[in-house]
Amino acid sequence: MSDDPLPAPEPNTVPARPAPRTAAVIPAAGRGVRLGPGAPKALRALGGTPMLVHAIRAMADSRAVSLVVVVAPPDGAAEVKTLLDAHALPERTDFLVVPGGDTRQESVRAGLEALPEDYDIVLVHDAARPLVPVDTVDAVIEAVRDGAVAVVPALPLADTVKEVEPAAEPGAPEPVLATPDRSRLRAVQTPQGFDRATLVRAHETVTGNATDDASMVEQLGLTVVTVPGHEEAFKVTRPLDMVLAEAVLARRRLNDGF
Ligand SMILES: Nc1ccn([C@@H]2O[C@H](COP(=O)(O)OP(=O)(O)OP(=O)(O)O)[C@@H](O)[C@H]2O)c(=O)n1
Ligand SMILES: C[C@](O)(CO)[C@H](O)COP(=O)(O)O
Repeated sequence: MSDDPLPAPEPNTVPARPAPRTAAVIPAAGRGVRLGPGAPKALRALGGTPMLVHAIRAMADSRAVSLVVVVAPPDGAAEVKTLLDAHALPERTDFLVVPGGDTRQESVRAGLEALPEDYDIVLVHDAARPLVPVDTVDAVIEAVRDGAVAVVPALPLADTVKEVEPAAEPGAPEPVLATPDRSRLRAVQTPQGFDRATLVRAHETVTGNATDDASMVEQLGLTVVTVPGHEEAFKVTRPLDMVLAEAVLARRRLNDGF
């Protein structure tokens, strides 16, 4: 018999699986026609910093997001790269800049095509929602990690909504057809979170101009779920939204003491 000590037993544990990697695609190629004349919307200043930089920081604030793909105006990728170099961004996050397309859908697709293989979860976040809080971003990611294939932040509506027969002339009276039950309606925001393979399939399969990515997943017959949205994740669309965004930013700076 050997006097050698018995080998130590193998620890009775299953090795932890690494968390799926998360990337954010930021479509920022829109002109911002409804905001009025000026630079492309994503490049306009909010509190002295381009709206796009706020949106990138909002994604990079989440510790789960390790890559941000910015989809720049078609002829503006070099300008956006220079812009990113000029602003402090978290070192633990990687950045890519790609040119966008004529529609939001085309721009998101361009961002998806640029994603490296090793990302399983994708957020799609409007550059036009620069002030989304990190807790909302994390709630979306967590819901995807928990198994949902598509997740949208959503808020109840403040207004009663009417379905109308659209008038031929802008501003002409429109007959009201119905009043949907408001308690079943939600206004949805971004970031919208996806199982990457599902979102890619939606973009490969669904035709027509969808106004958000989740509705493309719905068209595949899959279930999209909501998490609570946030008032400060509103979209900067019209001039008054800029006034609100400046006010929210000023309040944050006051609360942070600078
Ligand atoms: N061809 C397009 C159009 C829109 N977007 C992006 O999609 C987001 C949401 O779009 P929206 O708020 O409608 O922006 P714009 O298209 O710029 O606005 P508008 O319709 O007033 O021109 C924005 O971050 C916008 O930059 C994009 O990447 N590529
Ligand atoms: C994606 C979106 O922000 C969800 O509310 C919205 O649909 C974008 O609409 P837009 O007309 O392109 O601004």
